[in-house]
Amino acid sequence: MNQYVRKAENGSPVDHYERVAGNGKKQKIAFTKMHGCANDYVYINCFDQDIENHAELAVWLSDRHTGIGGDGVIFICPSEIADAKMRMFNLDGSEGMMCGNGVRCVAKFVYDSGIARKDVLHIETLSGIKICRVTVENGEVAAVTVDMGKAELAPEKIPVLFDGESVVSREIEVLGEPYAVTCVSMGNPHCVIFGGDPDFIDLEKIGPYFEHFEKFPERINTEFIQVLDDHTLKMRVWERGSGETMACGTGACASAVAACLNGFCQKGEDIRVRLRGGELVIRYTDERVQMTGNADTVFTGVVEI
Ligand SMILES: N[C@H](CCC[C@H](N)C(=O)O)C(=O)O
Repeated sequence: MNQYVRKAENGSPVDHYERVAGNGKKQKIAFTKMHGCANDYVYINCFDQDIENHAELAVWLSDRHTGIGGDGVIFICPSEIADAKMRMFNLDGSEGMMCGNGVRCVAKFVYDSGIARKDVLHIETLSGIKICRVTVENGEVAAVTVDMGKAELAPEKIPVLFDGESVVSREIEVLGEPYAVTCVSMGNPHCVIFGGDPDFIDLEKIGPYFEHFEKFPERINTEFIQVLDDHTLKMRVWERGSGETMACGTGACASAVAACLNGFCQKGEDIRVRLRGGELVIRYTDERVQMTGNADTVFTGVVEI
């Protein structure tokens, strides 16, 4: 597969592609394109394929013009402590600690492929083992409920550079505008902002400034939320390492937790999060978070790198 690199010339806002010499190795890799609420990734089975240079491959294959196209690449690997291990890479090549939409699709892949045909699957991630309960229709997984674990509120564990025991509705200034932020980790860092209809936010403009803001030492995923009622949130997201995505599972969980912390929703009750790519149902009970949503296979293929 010929490699291409994207370059903005002379500070131009428009990327141009340059073809660069391939690495010479010719390896055919089987992949499966899947999505959860249109948050789409290229999935690669590493039970039967040896992969190197995960980050470089993620950048290549995610490109929607010269690659397969996706918000990133997820490698499904053998695990000594679970049914499978998920390694998730954003489209910029950075490795994510956790991916909510991704872990549902990994559970589907593991079940449908026969790697582990169980109703309750354990998936190892960089933020611990996630327990996934699958819903099967016509012999294939249609939906998955994931125990996403504990929502972390301590600033130093998110991490964010704020004092105090938690960050709930604290003001920061971005591009000269004040924003009240609530910060939560679901194994990866999130900054949640409540306001009007997020459809009218210029996300391309302000998203990168939140992602790289000085108080977020490991960058951050940023969710913009409109509270529709005490059980329903509308969300857009600017993801760390991928930009705007159609959905973010960990972001939906963080937003539901933030809504409870701010008194907009109630713990222990289903909270429906409406994203551009679909809907997730979140429940925040006793510090733990549960997420339910779809997992879909779009196509399979072989790519030569
Ligand atoms: N961009 C995220 C990883 C992907 C999370 C998102 N796609 C999800 O479904 O949770 C990060 O770097 O922390």
